[in-house]
Amino acid sequence: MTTSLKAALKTHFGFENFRSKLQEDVVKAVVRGDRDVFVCMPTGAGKSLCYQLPAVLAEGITLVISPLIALIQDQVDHLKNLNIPACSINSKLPAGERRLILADLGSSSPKLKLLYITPEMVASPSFQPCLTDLCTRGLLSYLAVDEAHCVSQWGHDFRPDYLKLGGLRTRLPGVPCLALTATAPKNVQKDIAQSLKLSSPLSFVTPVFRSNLHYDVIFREMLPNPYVHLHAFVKKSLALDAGSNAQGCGIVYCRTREACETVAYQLTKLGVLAKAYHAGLKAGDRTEVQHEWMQGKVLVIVATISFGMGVDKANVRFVAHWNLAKSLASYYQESGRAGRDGLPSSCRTYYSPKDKEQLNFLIRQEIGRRQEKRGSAKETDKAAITDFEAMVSFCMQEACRHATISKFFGDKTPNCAGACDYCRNPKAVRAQLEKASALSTRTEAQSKPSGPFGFQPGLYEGGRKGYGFERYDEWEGGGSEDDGANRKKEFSDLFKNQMKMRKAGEGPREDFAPPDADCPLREASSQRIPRLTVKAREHCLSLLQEALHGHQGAEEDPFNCDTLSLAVDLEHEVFKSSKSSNLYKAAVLKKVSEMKKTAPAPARGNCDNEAEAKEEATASSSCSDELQGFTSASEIYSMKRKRVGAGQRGSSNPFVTAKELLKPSMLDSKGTESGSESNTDASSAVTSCIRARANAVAASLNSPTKTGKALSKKQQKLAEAAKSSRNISQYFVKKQTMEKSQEEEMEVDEEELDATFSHITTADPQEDSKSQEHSPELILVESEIEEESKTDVIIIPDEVEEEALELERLQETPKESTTEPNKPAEEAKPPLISEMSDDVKANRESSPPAKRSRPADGRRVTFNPNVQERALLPVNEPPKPVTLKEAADIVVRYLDPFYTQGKFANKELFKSFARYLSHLLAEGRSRSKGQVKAEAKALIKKLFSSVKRCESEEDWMHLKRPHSCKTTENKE
Ligand SMILES: Nc1ncnc2c1ncn2[C@@H]1O[C@H](COP(=O)(O)OP(=O)(O)OP(=O)(O)O)[C@@H](O)[C@H]1O
Repeated sequence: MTTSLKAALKTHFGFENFRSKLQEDVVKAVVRGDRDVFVCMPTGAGKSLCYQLPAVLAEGITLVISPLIALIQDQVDHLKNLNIPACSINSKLPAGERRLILADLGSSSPKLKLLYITPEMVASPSFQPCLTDLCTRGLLSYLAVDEAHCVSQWGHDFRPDYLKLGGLRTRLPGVPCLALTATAPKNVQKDIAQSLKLSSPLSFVTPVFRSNLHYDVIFREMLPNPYVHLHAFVKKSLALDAGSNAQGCGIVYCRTREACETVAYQLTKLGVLAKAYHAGLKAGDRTEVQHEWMQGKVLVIVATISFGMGVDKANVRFVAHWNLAKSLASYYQESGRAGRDGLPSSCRTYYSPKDKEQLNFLIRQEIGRRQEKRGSAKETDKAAITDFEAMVSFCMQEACRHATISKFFGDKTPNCAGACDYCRNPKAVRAQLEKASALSTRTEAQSKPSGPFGFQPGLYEGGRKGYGFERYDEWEGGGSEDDGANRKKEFSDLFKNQMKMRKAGEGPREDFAPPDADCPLREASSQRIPRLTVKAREHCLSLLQEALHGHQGAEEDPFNCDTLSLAVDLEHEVFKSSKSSNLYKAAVLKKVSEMKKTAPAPARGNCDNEAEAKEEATASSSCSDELQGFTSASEIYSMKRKRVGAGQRGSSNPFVTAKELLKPSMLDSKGTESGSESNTDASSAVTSCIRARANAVAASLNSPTKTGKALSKKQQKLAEAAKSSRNISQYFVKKQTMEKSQEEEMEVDEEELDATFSHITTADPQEDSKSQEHSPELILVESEIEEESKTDVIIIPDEVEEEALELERLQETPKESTTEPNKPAEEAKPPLISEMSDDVKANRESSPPAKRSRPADGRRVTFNPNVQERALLPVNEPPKPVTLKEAADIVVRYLDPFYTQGKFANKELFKSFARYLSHLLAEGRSRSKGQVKAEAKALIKKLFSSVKRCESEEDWMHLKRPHSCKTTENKE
């Protein structure tokens, strides 16, 4: 057999001998034809001959599956040159040629020996009858699957169409199969055997080690001039220094077309003729460049990875990677194009961390795209990342490069014998790594690339087809009809993803202030929730801790370690489950309120003294209205970093609640005490950043230099608001006189009404009516809102809905009994009417039900309690109809926080109010107080939601808390 094989080798291929014993053994095994065969041999080992020679010797036709048309073409041309009948059926074949081939295949004794097809063609319905016919007539001698690693999803070049070959195998019973690859680690080998349904195959696997290849890695960014460095490498590799003729040629691989052009230009400029080769060139130009390189007219081809597969050039003296290869397997294959003649050759990678980041991004993007397409993740998705990481390790390791490659492919450590930079000079490799590490730390700190990794995906070969698989432009499927549509979709997906990434990467996160070293928060550095600052979280933590303290009993130190760690857990729980800053804050408040609901009622004295002192220090509200069952909407918003008036802008602590502002006298009187307490606390053993911040609040509030002037200004504003002039009723006295005539007309001119109101709502009669119906103070507030919204308030649209709903839920959740938890039960009861002063009784008669009698509403917006405490109507008395004036008065009372000093808070509010009154006028029927109240409530609710949506917390503070609920109630 050996003699006849050798003779055939000589006759058909012109080789005297087999290239190796292995090659001979494989050929013999295939020729025997009793077993499937698996071949894993290094690049250039002569694998093709392993099926070509048996194909020539067999009677029938050998079907060869090959991934690329270009590769097929090379092989077919090569065989034709050897006068071996070979051809290919593919989508690019002219119809005439295809007919001829099919005619030959259909004949009783076909002349063809080798038929090359792509995996896509295997599945083509037009080819199926031909294949079945050949098989039925016993004319298929072998099935050869070249580049068989493409069948494995663990492989670096997975091609889904290769999976169809399993089906092909079942359709070709009795046809021996030969699978060939150069790059198959153990898991890939196993996968190949399974996918191709190889039955107990004979495996011929040789170590990947190629002793004639010298590997090294150069950190590109550390070079003063990388092109000069590359030029020197080229000259050395091609022995151009000696001035003699070049010894062979070389390949430089780049990832981008642009890089190909640049490198080729630079090398040529430096004196070595180099040409670029990439998919951006016309097909003719590409062929020409390849041809010139093959002939040695062009010494260096600077190409994307679309070049090389199937290019059979023996004297490639070097392969340089200007950019990182996408996996170690790919790198082995690409670099393996050097030294196919067995002579010493160089393989160099110019490594760059930035390049690594870009490729990493592309690979993950590609994985994401695939997952999106198939709708699920796969275990094998990891393979691309693992292989890429292996490539990075190859560059970054202080180890033998050959050993790294061998280990990757599951081989034993080879005897490198100085065939890599590490084995030659480990110190130099270490020095380079150390220098690179220092450099990367510096550059990381200095710069942040714009966009994802600061690169332009469109410039990459992967821009259209994933991460650098440009060679698959020449896939069989590459020219299909719906290719345009697919590409459009791909582009659209890419665009969407890019936009998503940019959106996610933008914004206030850049301003994220990192936590202090002693910050007790868990995941303190996390920026998962946009716009949620560490300070806000710490403040929430302090609220929780305080609530816990109240929950556990007032005797304990509110800042003890147990409550702190418990609060930390609680806070973290909320943090983890919240999607946005507002939801987080609302959830914290809910927790605080729940705890307070179930807290044991402390002795009032304690509350008044100790806890009240803490209250000042912590800027929270142990004994405040919060404990009375009212968490005002302003408090929900007060968790946000806020500015509480011009004087507070520079305040070191941003967390100052409206309550504090409303209690200037209390603060002033206790300022020194609190301040001294803070000093004592600071020196105490139980220290935490929360406490420190709490003290800082007290200090900042108490400091006359910092807050005195500003607070008084703000307080003045609030005090003015608290007076809450209701002179609007005067209008209704006037208005009533107009009422009859309007009722007669039964038609109200809303605009006219608006005009009348705008006169009333303008504090200064000189004020231009066009300058909005706002007081100067309100205008100031709005400008502040605007400023704040520019910096802080960026809400992702779909979050808005969710937040609104969540806040709505929180507001509508039946809250605790409005009985003050820190008061004895009887104390908390509303006083009997008989015990009330006449004024209070009078007030109560015309007010909406008291909060205490409406548990469900207890924690809603804290409107004027004077309004809410009224309405204890005699049970059996029929409801009296109200006059329009009374109705307006009721509504105005409900609007009280939004309507001060004869002015409305905003235009929207004014309009709603005007609309409501015009509705009353238009309707012309009398109604009971209850009806008016219900309508007023509905109006308020509507207004509340609109204000909630569009105004800042500061506005809320100003508008909604002009009267301290507690203060008024205490007065009562
Ligand atoms: N017995 C032989 N004697 C001399 N040259 C040979 C022999 N067998 C193959 N060759 C030559 O070796 C070169 C490499 O062969 P081939 O292309 O089949 O390698 P390969 O293992 O398929 O490489 P790759 O994995 O890169 O495709 C070719 O030029 C081929 O003509």
